[in-house]
Amino acid sequence: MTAHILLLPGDGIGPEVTAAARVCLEAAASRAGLSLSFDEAPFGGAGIDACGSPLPEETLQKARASDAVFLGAVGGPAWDSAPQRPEAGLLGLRKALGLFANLRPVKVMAGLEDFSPLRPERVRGADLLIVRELTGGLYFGAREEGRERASDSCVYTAEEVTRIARVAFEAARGRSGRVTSVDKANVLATSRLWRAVVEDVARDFPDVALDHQLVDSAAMALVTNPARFDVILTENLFGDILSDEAAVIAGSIGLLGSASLGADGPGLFEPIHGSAPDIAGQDKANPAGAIASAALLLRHGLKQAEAADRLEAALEAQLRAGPLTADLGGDSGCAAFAEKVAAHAAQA
Ligand SMILES: NC(=O)c1ccc[n+]([C@@H]2O[C@H](COP(=O)([O-])OP(=O)(O)OC[C@H]3O[C@@H](n4cnc5c(N)ncnc54)[C@H](O)[C@@H]3O)[C@@H](O)[C@H]2O)c1
Ligand SMILES: CC(C)[C@H](C(=O)O)[C@@H](O)C(=O)O
Ligand SMILES: [Mg+2]
Repeated sequence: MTAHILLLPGDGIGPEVTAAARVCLEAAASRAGLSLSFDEAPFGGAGIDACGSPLPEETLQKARASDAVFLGAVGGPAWDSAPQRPEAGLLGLRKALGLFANLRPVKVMAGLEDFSPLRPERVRGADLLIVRELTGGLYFGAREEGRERASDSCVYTAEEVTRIARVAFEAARGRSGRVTSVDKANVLATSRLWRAVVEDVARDFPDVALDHQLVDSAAMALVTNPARFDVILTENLFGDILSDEAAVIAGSIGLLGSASLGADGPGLFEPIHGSAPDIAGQDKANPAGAIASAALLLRHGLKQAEAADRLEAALEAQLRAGPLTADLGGDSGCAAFAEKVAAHAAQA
């Protein structure tokens, strides 16, 4: 059986890290005897340029028909004054595929603590998973644009909170068994609903320890004592902000990958970073987050745990051996780094 992967390279460094992820996917799959086919479609700014829409209808149809979708990145100054933003395509795709659960793992590997600008003893042992709600909250509430007045509304239903909370508790069962639910319940009504619903869901998971933390204090704890966290469960905007902050624990935003999953249908796999216009087209991007996302695609999208383990081990081997990309103080190019990971994956 052949698994069909749709690649959405997107904008800026998106095409560079997508090419890197593809090379690694091919190596890991071929070693596992898994057959993959690849197709590519315009998306984001590239979709606006090619078809006048950040999420062209044909791209969406191809995504629906695929087994998994891989995205590089979207956005950039070229479209800042366009009538539509490339980012609208990403939100549209997440919504259209029902991808309510965004998993963003952050791990400091033993011996690689000095990637982080934080003190090594602070980040040692950090291994956490951010479970971010992805199709609700401020991102999808009614919006009013204007120069005199503007508004964004934040809405959550009990059903939306229940389903993402269940994902977090299930994930905690396979990890250290702790969920920290992050909210702003001292101010926001949506956060008070969030907290009450998470308490309800917790009753079905007596083996998982639950605590609640306000987002401002969680933001501080994340960089002062990251090892205190196992699973962080949070809403859409808080999860967006906390996951870029968590990149500091790992050492670079170029290191983190993500999986966006729905109840059924194909998942979307993408690094957490953006299109990095400042380094685009220079072979300078760190492809590690894209490669980590490719491993998540194998694990969650195609249920190929062995191939995923192999690719993660290959990435770790290359991060240990170097040379690294410029964001981690090295002189490797993006493509060369990926070739080396692929070579490890083919041998391992
Ligand atoms: N999922 C996505 O497609 C996504 C995510 C975030 C931002 N964006 C968009 O990307 C554009 C640029 O956003 P931004 O500058 O705020 O964030 P960004 O993540 O693109 O870049 C922030 C900084 O991190 C660096 N960086 C990012 N990825 C890197 C990598 N793989 N290797 C080395 N360095 C890397 C950049 O060079 C930059 O200095 C905006 O249009 C934004 O909306 C898209
Ligand atoms: C590009 C943007 C819409 C997106 C988000 O805010 O979800 C990005 O920052 C991310 O983290 O995936
Ligand atoms: Mg973000």
